[in-house]
Amino acid sequence: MKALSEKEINEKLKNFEGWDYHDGALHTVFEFENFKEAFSAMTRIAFEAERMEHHPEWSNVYNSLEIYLSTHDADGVTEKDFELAEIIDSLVG
Ligand SMILES: C[C@H](O)[C@H](O)[C@H]1CNC2=NC(N)=NC(=O)C2=N1
Repeated sequence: MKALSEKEINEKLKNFEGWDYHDGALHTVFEFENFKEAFSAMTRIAFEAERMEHHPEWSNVYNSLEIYLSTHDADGVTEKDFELAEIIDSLVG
């Protein structure tokens, strides 16, 4: 899959509330009520990521979850990252 240009990425990001383009990846931070809610969301995301064979780079501290999405194979952001971002929003929101 082909990496999108920065212009294409910023254009598509207009449809994604709370996501930005940072360090060559789609990036967001979610704050949950507590650790249990955060980890529960991570579990739901993990199953979808596995199904897609597309995996987030993420870090969790207590109730916060920071996510970076990029496509290593393409050395950038692809449609697949936007696809996963959309799924993550639907699972968290
Ligand atoms: C063979 C396998 O599908 C690839 O290694 C997948 C696995 N998960 C992946 N996840 C992400 N985020 N980027 C990739 O390029 C990627 N490649």
